[in-house]
Amino acid sequence: MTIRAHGLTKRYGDKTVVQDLTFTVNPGTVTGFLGPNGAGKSTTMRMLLGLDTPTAGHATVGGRAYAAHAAPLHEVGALLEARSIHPGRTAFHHLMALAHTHGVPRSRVDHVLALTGLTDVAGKRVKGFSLGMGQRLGIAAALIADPATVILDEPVNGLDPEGVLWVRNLLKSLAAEGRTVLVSSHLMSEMALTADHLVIIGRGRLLADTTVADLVRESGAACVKVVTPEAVRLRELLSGAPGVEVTGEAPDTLHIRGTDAPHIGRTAATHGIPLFELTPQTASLEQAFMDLTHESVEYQATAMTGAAA
Ligand SMILES: Nc1ncnc2c1ncn2[C@@H]1O[C@H](COP(=O)(O)OP(=O)(O)OP(=O)(O)O)[C@@H](O)[C@H]1O
Repeated sequence: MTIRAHGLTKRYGDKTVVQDLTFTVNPGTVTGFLGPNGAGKSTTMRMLLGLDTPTAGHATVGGRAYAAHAAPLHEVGALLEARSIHPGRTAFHHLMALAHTHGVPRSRVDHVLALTGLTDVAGKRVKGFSLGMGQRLGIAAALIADPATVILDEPVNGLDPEGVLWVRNLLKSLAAEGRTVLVSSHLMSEMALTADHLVIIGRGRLLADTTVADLVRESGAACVKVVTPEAVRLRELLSGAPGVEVTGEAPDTLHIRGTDAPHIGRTAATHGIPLFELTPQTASLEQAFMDLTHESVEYQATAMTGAAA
């Protein structure tokens, strides 16, 4: 199901926290909803889910407002930042209660417990859960009714590296199954690895609606690091093509712009050149994100220094 935001606006008193946001989230891909802290991501997600009323504009999921769906949990599964899980309940009972109220068979409870790696702690009370376990339980709850659309607010918060990798792969597989996946984050580096499509906001305004590939291209970040014992030969083979720029920092290390890792890998394979490393660089993607959002960061260290001076 496609998510559409049309001119979404939210004001609290005289403060506009979301301003005239229009964007579309399509099925089959992971869409990253990016912005610095306080940019308005959670507020926007709450409006998509009908939990906050927009001051202006509206949002639809599959062509209808969220509230108009007959069985919302089957259509949209969500993880929001402020979870309210009864602390005395076990993970299993929390999910069973959700399943009961929404006509979901018990087999789904076992399935999502296994999917989120919580089977072994299913009988433990939620109050003893770590932040990461709580996030996993929130994700299990979002997926309980096998929804076509998944909306997750900062799902990797509190997760260890293994958990972050797990969420990344889970989101990709949900999208590969044809679901619509919208995931918020303030980390460009994480979204570059997880999302295809990016909706970037700052201070409630849309700053970019793009793909990771386009952002990489536009930011000049499309640099691939290659380590090979045959750097001279590979440089000769690649640098003939128009737009390709090859620089080297060490005898066996090349930095290549203007083409991508698959092309470099194939060229090397065709000519029997061994590669010890083939790494797309995303450091300048982070810089592109900071440049884009710089004006709209709510609490800037420099501003605070200025105030103190
Ligand atoms: N109920 C409310 N009343 C007043 N202001 C609010 C309310 N809810 C959110 N805000 C303000 O709206 C702005 C956007 O908040 P929001 O939580 O949507 O941002 P976010 O992008 O999700 O940030 P974070 O990454 O820090 O969670 C913030 O300045 C916040 O203080």
